[in-house]
Amino acid sequence: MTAVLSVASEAYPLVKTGGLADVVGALPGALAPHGVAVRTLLPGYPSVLSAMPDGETVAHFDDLFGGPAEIVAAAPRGLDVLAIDAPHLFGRQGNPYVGPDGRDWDDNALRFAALGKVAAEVGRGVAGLPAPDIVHMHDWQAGLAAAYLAFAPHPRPKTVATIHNMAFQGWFPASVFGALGLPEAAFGIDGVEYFGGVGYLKAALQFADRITTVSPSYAAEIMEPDGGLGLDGLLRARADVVSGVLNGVDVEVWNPETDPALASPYSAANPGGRDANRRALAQEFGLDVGDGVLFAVISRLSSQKGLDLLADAMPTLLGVGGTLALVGAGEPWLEERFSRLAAEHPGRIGVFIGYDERKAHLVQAGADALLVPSRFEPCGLTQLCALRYGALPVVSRVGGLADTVIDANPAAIAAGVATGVQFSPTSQGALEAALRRTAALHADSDLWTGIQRNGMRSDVSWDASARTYAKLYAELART
Ligand SMILES: Nc1ncnc2c1ncn2[C@@H]1O[C@H](COP(=O)(O)OP(=O)(O)O[C@H]2O[C@H](CO)[C@@H](O)[C@H](O)[C@H]2O)[C@@H](O)[C@H]1O
Repeated sequence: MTAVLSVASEAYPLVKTGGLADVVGALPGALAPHGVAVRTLLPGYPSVLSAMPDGETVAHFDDLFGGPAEIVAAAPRGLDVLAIDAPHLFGRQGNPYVGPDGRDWDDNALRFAALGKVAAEVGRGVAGLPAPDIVHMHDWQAGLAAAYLAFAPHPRPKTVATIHNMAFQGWFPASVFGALGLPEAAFGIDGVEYFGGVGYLKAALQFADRITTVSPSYAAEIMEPDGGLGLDGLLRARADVVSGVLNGVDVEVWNPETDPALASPYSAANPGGRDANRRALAQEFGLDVGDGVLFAVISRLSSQKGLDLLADAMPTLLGVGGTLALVGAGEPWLEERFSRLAAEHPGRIGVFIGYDERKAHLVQAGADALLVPSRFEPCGLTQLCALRYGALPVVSRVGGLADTVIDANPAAIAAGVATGVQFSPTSQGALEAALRRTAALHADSDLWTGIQRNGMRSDVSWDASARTYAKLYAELART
């Protein structure tokens, strides 16, 4: 059995702002059959602690960056969780990163230094807990653990850093360095220093024994300046320890045969059951759907996701007889843009601004096609859910989207392996061409159902990737 301490700022279903939480929440269950026992260390946000009423205090810190803290252990919702109960750092309602004014909390440097520091302490077994073989850090919020461990006395566990999104790097001004409790020698180009300040993701990539990201294509993209956003040089220098491991989805949560959010269950063998979901979706979003393509979006509304291009391409989507159902929340200018479009095109565009799991499931079950026009996409989870639910993914050919969808080009159609539509580059023109191509495919119902069936039969589970992580951990633990 390999023991892993997984360190992250989010884990579904306890706290979630994006796909990071889905992955951190699903990996422990996926890894258990492969001989890996995962404990997950999380900040004790109110939503985390309230899910652990029977939590046991297993360690205490007199002063964790400005106040006392405890580590609380419990097994909420099937996860083996250690939560850092530090009210001065994490006892705030709402979003984990930003205050009610929408701005980052002033003390984020200290809040996530605390997560890294406690991870390092637990990792070395000094907090009175059994030391794991591996500390697995997810994204910048956990990154400083690698620096604390690098400067700690031996023995120390091996470390893995996973990049879920290179656009969030956890950069803070140099003035925070003094408060971190790292030795002076750590503030250098071979340490945590990054563009004159402190880089938490940089620290992870500098010191981790292995670096992974969530698709092979994204692993290649982040070694180039456009994708690496300042960290590409470091990644190229460490290319021998970098790899891409695709995400999966929890196929119990995403199962159209048992999903309670659906109007009608269905399966790959009986996709006709989707019709009732299409009608329910149309009704819920106020859409007059005819024979045209019912397109959908389920997404954080951010420029990463390329949805401004979709807003610009709406005349084409409507022109090919399409309708659109969108579930999303995020940047106000995009929320306003889509709300306005819906108001201008009643019956053709239906928009729900907010976060709603039930709607996300119903949309996947009822839509004909799911649009993911991302500018970059480390892996992407919604296109995996779409494949499983029989909504054809229409995606830009970047990152994990390139790795998980097989474009319905003539060769793939002839070979009977197409699962969706890809386009490149991520531009309005290429997206519009993809919308036209999708409508043409849809008009040929035998062809369409064949592509749909291929997608529904493709393996989007964690199985293969869990094996890959288990192998990576076992190799590291042996060295
Ligand atoms: N309004 C809404 N209502 C309900 N559900 C909503 C929603 N908006 C989004 N979701 C859900 O949130 C998740 C989003 O995950 P993604 O992987 O697609 O993107 P994200 O960019 O957050 O994740 C980052 O991390 C993940 C994990 O590694 C990478 O796959 C990805 O490429 C990277 O950008 C999905 O489960 C989706 O269904």
